[in-house]
Amino acid sequence: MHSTMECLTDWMTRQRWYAGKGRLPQLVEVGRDEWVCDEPEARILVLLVRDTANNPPSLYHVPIVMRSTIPRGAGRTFIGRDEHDDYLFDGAHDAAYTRALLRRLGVHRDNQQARVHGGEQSNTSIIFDAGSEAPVVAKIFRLVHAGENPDVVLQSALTSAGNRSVPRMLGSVTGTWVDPHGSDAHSDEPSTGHLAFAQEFVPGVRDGWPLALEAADAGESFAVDAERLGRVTAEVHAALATCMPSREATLGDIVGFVAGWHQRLAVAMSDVPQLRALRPAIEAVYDAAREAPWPALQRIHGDYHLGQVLRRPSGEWLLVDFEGEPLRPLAERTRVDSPLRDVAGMLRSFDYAVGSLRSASRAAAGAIDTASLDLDALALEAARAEWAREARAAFLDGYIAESETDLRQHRALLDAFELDKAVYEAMYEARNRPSWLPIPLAAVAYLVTPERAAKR
Ligand SMILES: Nc1ncnc2c1ncn2[C@@H]1O[C@H](COP(=O)(O)OP(=O)(O)O)[C@@H](O)[C@H]1O
Ligand SMILES: O=P(O)(O)O[C@H]1O[C@H](CO)[C@@H](O[C@H]2O[C@H](CO)[C@@H](O)[C@H](O)[C@H]2O)[C@H](O)[C@H]1O
Repeated sequence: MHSTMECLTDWMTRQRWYAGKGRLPQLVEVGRDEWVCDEPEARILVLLVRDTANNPPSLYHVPIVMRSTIPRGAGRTFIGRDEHDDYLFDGAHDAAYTRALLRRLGVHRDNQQARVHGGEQSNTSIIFDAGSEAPVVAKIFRLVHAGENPDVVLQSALTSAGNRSVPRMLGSVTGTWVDPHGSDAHSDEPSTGHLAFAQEFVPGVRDGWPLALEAADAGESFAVDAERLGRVTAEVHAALATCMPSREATLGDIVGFVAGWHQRLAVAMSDVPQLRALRPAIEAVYDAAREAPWPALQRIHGDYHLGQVLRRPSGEWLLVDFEGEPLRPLAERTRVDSPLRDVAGMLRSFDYAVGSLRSASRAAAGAIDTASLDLDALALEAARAEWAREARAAFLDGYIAESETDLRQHRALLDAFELDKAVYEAMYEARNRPSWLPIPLAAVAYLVTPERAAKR
């Protein structure tokens, strides 16, 4: 017999969304809300749990259903049995919780069956798409923070503004907790933050990342898709600049951005020692950007890449997941920022698509570097590099055409944002997918070459 926290400890380490990979969590309950349940023999508990083993401590959102018996077929979602003899189940997979979630979200759907989205996700999305009514997806944030979650705030603002390039926002749920030791809290006053939201589920869409990979692998041009993506990116930026705060960049802002890049590089160098040798060259690109003209600041997507865009069967693109980079503090992700950060993120993503294919082909051929490749393999790599160059140029063309801002005038600044993104990616890969580290490292090395500087 175990306490609820003991039951969660082992189970959490096996969840895709658990951020402290390789470590055992030290859990403390800081928030508990019992939701009305429409099954008399079940109880729904929405728990907020601080993992003090992480530095800074992470705050997890864990909805559970407690039952006195194990329903048929529920074994897979079983968490444990507590000291009161109750069986605990993962709420995301339990209909008692998912129905209650829809009610809390203010979404009325009859006879909707819920299924958990199967993809690699840092949160948990539940799709309600049975029945005759319009399908809905509810996203449960797993790591929660005090304050506004940009995923909810930005998509709500765009929906209210009538924008059709994000799925329509339907509602959100917040939670409250008291955690004097949490990094967000400055006192023992209660904190509030978003726990979940619901939006229109768009059937038949495909993720941009596998689409781009398939095209690059088959040697098919992605220029038409990339150009449309550039246009829709500019259109969403224009909408955000209108419905959310936006202002000219001051000297103080510019100094702050450049200092932020330097700081991120310093942190990244401890995860990725290979960056140390490139430090002076990277810093020279950052410092040059201080002298460049800066476009206005505004709210942006914040972690823009091919995995965050969905293509409708009609070919139109939709943008999702406005949470910003998970490794950045929430306070930074909720400020006005440069739209060039998003542009740079997507440019990096085209390079990533060919980088991941290159890694896979080299691994299959047992090749460690260019010198060990045969002529066919070299030709294939050259063709893929050209695929990425064309997609990047088409994306910029689309953005420029829609925004009427000549991004090529901002080349030096765009390179600095791209370099900062590649440094972030190096840190992300070192922590999460070390075999992919060469992809961003190759980009860092290229972005500081004299050949690249000559193009600015
Ligand atoms: N409104 C939607 N309609 C259809 N599919 C969606 C929708 N929202 C998300 N998805 C699918 O779920 C995936 C994960 O969503 P995302 O918001 O990126 O979650 P996470 O923050 O966990 O990465 C997307 O890549 C997409 O495949
Ligand atoms: O999707 P998240 O918001 O969790 O973003 C994080 O993970 C991404 C990987 O899933 C990572 O993106 C990097 O890899 C992508 C391919 O898997 C590639 O399309 C992106 O261009 C590249 O940055 C992202 O950086 C990270 O924040």
